[in-house]
Amino acid sequence: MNGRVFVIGLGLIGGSLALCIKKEHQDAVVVGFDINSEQARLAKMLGVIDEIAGNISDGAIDADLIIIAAPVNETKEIIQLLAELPLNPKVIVTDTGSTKSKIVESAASLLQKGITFIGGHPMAGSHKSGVSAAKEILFENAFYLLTPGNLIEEYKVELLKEWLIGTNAKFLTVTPENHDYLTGVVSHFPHIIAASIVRQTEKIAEAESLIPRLAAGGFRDITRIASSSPEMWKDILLHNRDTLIELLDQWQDEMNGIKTLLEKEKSDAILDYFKQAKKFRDGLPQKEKGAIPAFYDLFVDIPDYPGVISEITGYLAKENISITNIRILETREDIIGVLVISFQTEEDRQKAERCIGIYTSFATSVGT
Ligand SMILES: NC(=O)C1=CN([C@@H]2O[C@H](COP(=O)(O)OP(=O)(O)OC[C@H]3O[C@@H](n4cnc5c(N)ncnc54)[C@H](O)[C@@H]3O)[C@@H](O)[C@H]2O)C=CC1
Ligand SMILES: O=C(O)C(=O)Cc1ccc(O)cc1
Repeated sequence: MNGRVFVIGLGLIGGSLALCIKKEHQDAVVVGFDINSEQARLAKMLGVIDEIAGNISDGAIDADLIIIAAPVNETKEIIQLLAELPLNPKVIVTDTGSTKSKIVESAASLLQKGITFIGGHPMAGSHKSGVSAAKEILFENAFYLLTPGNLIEEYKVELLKEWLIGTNAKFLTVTPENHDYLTGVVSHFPHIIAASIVRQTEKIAEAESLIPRLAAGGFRDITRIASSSPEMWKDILLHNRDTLIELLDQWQDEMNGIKTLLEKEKSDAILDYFKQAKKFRDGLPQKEKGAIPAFYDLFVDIPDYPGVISEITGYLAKENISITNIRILETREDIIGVLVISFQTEEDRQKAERCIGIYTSFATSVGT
């Protein structure tokens, strides 16, 4: 497709979408604006955008597609600003905010002027921010939720999907309210829990200096998202306040339930509790990316001898397979350790599995 695409907010998400659009629609011109001029300059320098707009008005007026990829509160303000501008009547305006009800509500001002607004939320990301973390592969296989509303003609939604086809995401249409409930459950609420575990541990660590050194493995897995942008998450929580209060009440019941089982030493019930959790967790679709992005992990059983890790990474480098992360799950003397290697794509993971199979006798498996 050709035309002018205007991306407002050139961070992780805006930058990644700009890359997807540039890759797929080489005749299109991608213009960007960020309130932080350094981010905009960096985006241009990295080839994420073709041009920098001096301000929102300059970039918006002749755009065919406007993507607002700013924090959720700013998104509402930008929508109000756009509603005051003489936009191209055929333009499609979309956003990437993690919440939808309040944003879609504020877009009534655009709809009243006959401008198409389709709420959007690519359900993949990272705890990192900024354009330097942007990558065109970010949304591969992820769900991309759209909230077009009844007044939007179907062909406009198709047009938007066509613009966004380079994301390789799976589009789903939901209502803004349903969106906020679903993402509240699988994304926003887990952030509160991750942060609360970290905060509780921090308090205990004041008296127990070994804690930070011991907090590895499972602790790091379950709390990774607590390293996300505090400003961004503060606004997401406030936008989705009602859902999250409801979920917090449910969680408290859940915690009280397990507390009672412990107090009463209900061994069978505790076993059932974990069995049920494992069954549901193990049954979750593995190849689909959800709110928590799947890193494509390969588990390699390794003997504990010096140089074994560099040996494996050496084979992968020899075959030109890029890795995004590497860590050891467990190593104790004489016991086989497990090396977890993360890849950006399923294809890389499969190549790595073959490569390790050829060069070594180490057993590999695909994690969940
Ligand atoms: N980080 C993630 O994993 C995901 C984030 N989202 C949503 O996407 C949106 C963007 O998030 P990120 O890219 O992660 O944040 P980011 O912090 O990496 O980028 C946001 C950018 O917006 C700019 N900005 C702020 N106010 C602005 C304004 N008034 N005008 C122009 N630019 C402005 C900031 O300077 C920053 O460069 C947020 O609404 C977030 O909820 C959606 C999916 C995943
Ligand atoms: O870092 C992670 O795993 C995330 O949870 C990424 C994320 C952040 C915000 C969203 O609205 C969707 C996905």
